Amino acid sequence: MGCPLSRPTARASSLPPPRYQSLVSASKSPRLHSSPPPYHALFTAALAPAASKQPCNTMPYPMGPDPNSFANTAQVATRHLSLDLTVDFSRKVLHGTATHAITLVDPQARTAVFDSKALGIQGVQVAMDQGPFAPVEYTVADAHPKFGNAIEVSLPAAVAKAAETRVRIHYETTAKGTAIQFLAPEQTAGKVHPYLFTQCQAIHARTMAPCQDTPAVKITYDARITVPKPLRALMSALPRETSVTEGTDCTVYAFEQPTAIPSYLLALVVGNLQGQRIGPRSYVWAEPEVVDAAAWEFADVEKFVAAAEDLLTPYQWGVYDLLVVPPSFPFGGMENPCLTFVTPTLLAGDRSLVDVVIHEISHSWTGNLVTNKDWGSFWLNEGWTMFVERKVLGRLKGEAVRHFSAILGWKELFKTVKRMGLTHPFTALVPNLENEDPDDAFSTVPYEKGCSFLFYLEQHLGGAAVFEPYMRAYIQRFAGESIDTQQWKDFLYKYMTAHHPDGAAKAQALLDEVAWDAWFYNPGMPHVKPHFDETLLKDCQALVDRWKAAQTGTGPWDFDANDIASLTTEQKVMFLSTLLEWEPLTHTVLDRMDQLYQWTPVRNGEIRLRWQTLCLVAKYTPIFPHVVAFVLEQGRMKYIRPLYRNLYHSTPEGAQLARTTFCENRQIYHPIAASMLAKDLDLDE
Ligand SMILES: CC/C=C\C/C=C\C[C@@H](O)/C=C/C=C/C=C\[C@@H](O)CCCC(=O)O
Ligand SMILES: [Zn+2]
Repeated sequence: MGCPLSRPTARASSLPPPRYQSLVSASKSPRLHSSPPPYHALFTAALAPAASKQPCNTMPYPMGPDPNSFANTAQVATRHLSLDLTVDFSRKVLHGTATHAITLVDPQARTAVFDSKALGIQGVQVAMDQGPFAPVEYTVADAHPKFGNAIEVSLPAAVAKAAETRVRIHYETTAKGTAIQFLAPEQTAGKVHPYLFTQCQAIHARTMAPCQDTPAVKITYDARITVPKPLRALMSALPRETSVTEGTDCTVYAFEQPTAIPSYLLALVVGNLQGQRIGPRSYVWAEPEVVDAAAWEFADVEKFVAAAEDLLTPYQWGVYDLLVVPPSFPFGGMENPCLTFVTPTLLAGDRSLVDVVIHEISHSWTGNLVTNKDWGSFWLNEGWTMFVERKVLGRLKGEAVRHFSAILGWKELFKTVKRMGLTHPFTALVPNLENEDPDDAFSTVPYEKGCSFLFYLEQHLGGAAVFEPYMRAYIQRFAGESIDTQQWKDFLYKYMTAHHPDGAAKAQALLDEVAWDAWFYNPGMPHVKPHFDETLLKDCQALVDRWKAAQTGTGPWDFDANDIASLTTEQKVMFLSTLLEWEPLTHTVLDRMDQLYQWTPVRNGEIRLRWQTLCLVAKYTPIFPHVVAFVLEQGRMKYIRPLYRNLYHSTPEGAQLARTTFCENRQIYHPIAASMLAKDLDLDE
């Protein structure tokens, strides 16, 4: 039986692609009222979930220990997951089996509860030890709007005596799932083959496979992925043998992840992928049209991994590969182990945006080895990783650069808190996420308030000489585990009172001076600001002050194109970011500044985002077409959400343009991004 294969469309254009493709079909320049692009036809109405044949429970199902998961992890835990899936591009589904090797945390347990969402569950079997798989009773609870459907599997009494129990769930995904984005050929660089990639963080893995979708549980996994030729599959795992099923158009790719990971780090990509070696343990993977530019941009990856190892502990994931995903990828990067996914917006052509790669590499320790037990402690993943990223930056480029990056982070935190509201509960470092979708709570806060907290603690406890040995000990103590904020704090006390150079009493006193609950639970900006070295800020601030003086009439209009000639990309970003903290610029200032500094045609996403935002908050309508072009070229939420929001709130024309642009093109965005944008634009989901 032939493997379903999308029919290739016309050959790709011979022109070299722009650094990244417009998400809207190349044959249609994005106009405000264009008819939907041709590939809309490929995105038929969302497939109705497979008719549910299993009995349904009508009672709301209780959450497990993790407030965002039904998994009964206090009774049963998955230790290993085996996936055997076939990718069907014509139906846009994965189908096959997920087999969980479970252990009884509670010897009396007689049910295993898994998370699922928008999956068609076709049957459940159980095998004990080397015995055969046999059908068992199971119930799929009614769907919770945020957390999906609990699957409750009845376990035979014999499991209590079994050395190994495996639960096999036969299923298929549906178009209502949010982890998988299927791309039509027109949305890829090559425009010939279909493509799919997954994004499981925070709780989307349950729409890719039935699983215990909580970071409290860590699993090893193996997978067999059957894909249509000539496409290649890659996963967040080490590749194993590849085989071809005789008489079919399919290739079977096998993978193994021997290091235990939380479910959100499951990841799959299938497409016309080519690899190029960029380091002793690194390949970069991308479509052939992109791979050379990516190999150049990320050529320093080994330096970054080595610097992180020197700071912390040996890298233990085997390989560190990078995948450049098509431009609809909703994040800058995703730390999928062995295979970091990155947005093509990092391909700036001058290696100025590789800090995102340093961030994802840093996750190989903070987040992927030491993991937040639940999403309320997400700062343990992201605040720690921002801190490690900047430590690596400091070792590679000097302390002034580390502090400069932290100052920019503090400014971003300030803007986020101002936008969300000083008392908004999601501006707390450790928010209460009961009955909340973690995606809705996602912001800069866990990254930058968390990093600032660690910056402050390092200075308060005696500097790098005291703190860096602690960082190493922290990783060594908790590698392979999932912890919460209390466990993190307890270890800090235990370590410092045992190892602080000034002795236990002094360490205890210093730690007791910290206003822990204010840091953890107070909304708004931190009550304490760390000391930041402003050496690299001075030139940016001086130029900001000159423009402010010109606008307020207290200073001369003596500007020149060379004003920014000596600024680094990061300092240009800082200049624009600092202006965003002030009152809207006048159109006279914007006109003059753009005439001199030529911000509008800049391709660098970090500059483009801040320049276009400066114009939108000033209701400077000549920027509108450039904003539309940018939000249709890529789907990175860091960029498209603020731009759509600020366009929507700029003028009545801007509001109409924002909604029309989104509604006519929502299919080009990842399901997660489309859902967030609909809420941003007050469109009913
Ligand atoms: C308090 C929030 C608690 C949990 C949120 C957890 C995950 C939210 C979900 O939306 C996934 C986020 C994934 C982020 C991936 C990469 C980021 O580190 C970078 C984002 C910014 C960028 O595009 O650079
Ligand atoms: Zn991160």
